[in-house]
Amino acid sequence: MSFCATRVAAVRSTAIRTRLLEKEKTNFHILDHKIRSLALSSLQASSSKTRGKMHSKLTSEERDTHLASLVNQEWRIVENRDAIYKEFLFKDFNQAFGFMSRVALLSEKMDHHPEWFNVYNKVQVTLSSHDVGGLSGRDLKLANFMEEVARAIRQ
Ligand SMILES: C[C@H](O)[C@H](O)[C@H]1CNC2=NC(N)=NC(=O)C2=N1
Repeated sequence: MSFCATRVAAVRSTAIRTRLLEKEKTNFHILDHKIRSLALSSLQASSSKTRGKMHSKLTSEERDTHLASLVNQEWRIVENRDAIYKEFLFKDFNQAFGFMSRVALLSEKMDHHPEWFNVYNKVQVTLSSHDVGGLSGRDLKLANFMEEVARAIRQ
């Protein structure tokens, strides 16, 4: 390749890279905005009316109605402990860590934290409310938020 042709190719590939980077940035902002609104509506749902419920153990009726939909989304009831578990798989570490960062922000605002373990693209999560020694509404809320964040990140 002549010097001129090499130079043209280099300029073109830089332009393509810049355009891809811009697109990535736009996608990131759209996703971030979507997830921030999700977190906000999740927090707004815990008004003082629901707070009492959020801090007590789930009743058997609440288990029947709310846990079933999570079990359909591959959450498992942990044996010998009142907790739920799921393994999230992502494309790569970037997606897995993005998921964890977004969930961490809501967890901190809720003062409710997951037990989790991450290696590369895998995030294993256990949810339980330590203060009540079992599942509460906060675990359902966090699990449903995780589902929404994972869906938004994967799309
Ligand atoms: C002091 C602090 O408010 C408590 O320890 C919070 C922190 N995060 C928590 N996370 C979970 N999963 N259960 C709790 O009971 C809990 N309690």
